[in-house]
Amino acid sequence: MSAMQEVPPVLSEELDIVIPTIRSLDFLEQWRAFFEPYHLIVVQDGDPSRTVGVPAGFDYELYTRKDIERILGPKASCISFKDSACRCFGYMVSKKKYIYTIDDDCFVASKPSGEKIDALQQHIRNLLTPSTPFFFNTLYDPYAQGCDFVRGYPFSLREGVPTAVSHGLWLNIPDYDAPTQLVKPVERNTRYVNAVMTIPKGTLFPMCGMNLAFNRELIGPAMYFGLMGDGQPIGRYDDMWAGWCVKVICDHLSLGVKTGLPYIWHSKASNPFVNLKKEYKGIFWQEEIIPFFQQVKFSSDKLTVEELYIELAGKVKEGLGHIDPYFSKLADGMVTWIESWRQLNPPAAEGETTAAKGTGAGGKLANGH
Ligand SMILES: O=c1ccn([C@@H]2O[C@H](COP(=O)(O)OP(=O)(O)O[C@H]3O[C@@H](CO)[C@H](O)[C@H]3O)[C@@H](O)[C@H]2O)c(=O)[nH]1
Ligand SMILES: [Mn+2]
Repeated sequence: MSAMQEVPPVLSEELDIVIPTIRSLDFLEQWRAFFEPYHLIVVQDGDPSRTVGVPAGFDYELYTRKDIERILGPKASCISFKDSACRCFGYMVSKKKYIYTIDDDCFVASKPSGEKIDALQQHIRNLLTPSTPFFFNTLYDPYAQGCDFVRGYPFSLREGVPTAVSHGLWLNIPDYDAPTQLVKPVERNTRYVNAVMTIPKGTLFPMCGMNLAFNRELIGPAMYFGLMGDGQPIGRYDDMWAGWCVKVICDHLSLGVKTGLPYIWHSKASNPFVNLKKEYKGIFWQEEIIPFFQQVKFSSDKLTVEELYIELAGKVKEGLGHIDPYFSKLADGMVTWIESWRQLNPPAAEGETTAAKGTGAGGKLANGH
């Protein structure tokens, strides 16, 4: 899409919306105008016998833990249970080029002008325009309407690189960690920053899964949200882990990661005490994890994301295994994830995952996969 194009295309045949839920999907009513043209992949966490209603009119497939175990067999061990990390199963079963994932407590936000924000449209714009990881444009997104490269920006770099990830933000409840939430219980994010930026090559970032889009063909196999929640010593680091793995692989492949617009309205603050229990090991482990990712170097003969991810798993086992046996388990989970990805996405595969397709009018649950 050229920078000049006003409205990005509706990619209803090329994009799936993945929603993890342990609550309800009532929030979709507010998104209907923006989401109804798209196919939803709902990953229902928690009790598989619970019926999660999908508002009428939405085209969807829904997977419970039982479905995940039926489809993956023993390899289902790599998909988390009782953590939003379960959402990555949706990335695996999708057959589309793009994924947008959103939490069930995220609603349509408004610009300062009062205009409702079509978050999906902005993500599509972000993904269809290039990124600029090698040289920072001080006027932010040069491909945005009414913007360009500033003086001194090398012309040899103005073509940019393909964008793999579009990381959106949140008004109202910010994605703070538990300690910050505890000391700032009433703080709300009211700042609407009208900018999209490419995260520079060599810089890591804390990826939040609340309002996130990515090019599944470019980076899908690296979007594993790890082993979190039930039976694991850590939670709420699912998206963070994925973000660190994705960024080092994007840097190696010269793919771009953008952050900024669009905003959604995050309505529910999860319990900071519960969050502290889930996060606390991560809070000190990450002081070793980050330097590990900062020094990751891939062998030059690895060219596909799947190969790079398997190589990274080996590095995780070697480089982080001393911290806690969990990291060896996580490294194994990374390999199982790729094996599962290959099982569901064989190179020669034609057609779609044969999950029962819901029609939204009380459509069937996914049982014909
Ligand atoms: O066990 C669970 C818990 C939650 N979910 C679904 O996941 C998302 C996020 O849940 P929630 O809104 O309660 O959590 P937040 O603290 O606001 O989320 C932030 O932390 C990340 C979790 O790691 C998350 O991506 C961030 O946005 C909702 O849709 C829940 O229904 C679940 O499936 N299983
Ligand atoms: Mn939330």
